[in-house]
Amino acid sequence: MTRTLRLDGVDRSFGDRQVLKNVSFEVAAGRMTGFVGANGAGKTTTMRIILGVLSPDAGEVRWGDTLLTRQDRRRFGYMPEERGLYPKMTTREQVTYLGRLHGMDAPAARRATDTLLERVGLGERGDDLLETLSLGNQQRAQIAAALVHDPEVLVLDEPFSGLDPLAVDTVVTVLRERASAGAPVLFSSHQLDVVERLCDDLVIIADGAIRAAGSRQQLRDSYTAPRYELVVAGDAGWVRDHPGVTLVELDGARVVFDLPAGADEQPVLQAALARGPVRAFRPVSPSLTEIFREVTQ
Ligand SMILES: Nc1ncnc2c1ncn2[C@@H]1O[C@H](COP(=O)(O)OP(=O)(O)OP(=O)(O)O)[C@@H](O)[C@H]1O
Repeated sequence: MTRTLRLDGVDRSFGDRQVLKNVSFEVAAGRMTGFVGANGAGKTTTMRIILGVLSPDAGEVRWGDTLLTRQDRRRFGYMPEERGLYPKMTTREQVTYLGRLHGMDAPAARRATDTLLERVGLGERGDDLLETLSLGNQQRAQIAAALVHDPEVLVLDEPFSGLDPLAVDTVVTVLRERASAGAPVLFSSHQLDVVERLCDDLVIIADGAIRAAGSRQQLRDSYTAPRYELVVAGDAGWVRDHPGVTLVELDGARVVFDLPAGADEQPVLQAALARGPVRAFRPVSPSLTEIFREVTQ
């Protein structure tokens, strides 16, 4: 059964420093939710609270309609920030061992391990000691370790750090499959381009407080001014002086500009047509980096 994971009003302090302030958001079943924020914003602390490694000072974590229990958490897959593999074990032994810790019998753990190592591109590395793997391959092993027991929920702290672009794609495919099967997937990342490509929903945290949460489209619609790109035949410099326009980029015949929310963009197009041919005119979606900057500043 798939359910939504929900944080509600979570506070947490270390000493007299409050690092999480009334944190509430949800990770819906079947959705990849990207968790982004600057260094020290509170991502790891939030994930540790979800996993029960830390307790909140206030607030709760719910799994569907009920409070999350220790029993529920056994069915979670967690990739902690501090990578915890045993350097002297082989890749296969390590992943199988973690499957056993999650209650799998030995043949099932071995089968799942072999399938997963293949999937993350470590099929040839099963008998290698973990300490002899490159960092990127250790990272892949860590991902296999988080998935071996076929978890119902995935919580992954920086799963893409240190991976080359091909490995990112491999891991993305594996995580997508889990989401498609109905698991809520929460992952943190500093790589906004990866998050933008991969996530369905986004949660943005700054200084321990949630600044924005929702689907990519919702965030785009609510947090940035309508933006347009115009390409004309001559010089587009005149757009700067058009009423309501805020210039974002100007490069000869190409201009990108913002208008106030709700403003009509057609007068700009008409003004361009009155001056000569128009090669292109289209709305531009803001990038996640721009949204991030806007909500965290
Ligand atoms: N055990 C702890 N004791 C004291 N302070 C802590 C502890 N764990 C985290 N903090 C502080 O809490 C704040 C949030 O840290 P956290 O690791 O959750 O941030 P983060 O968003 O995961 O950062 P990063 O992207 O750098 O990993 C930081 O200021 C950190 O120094």
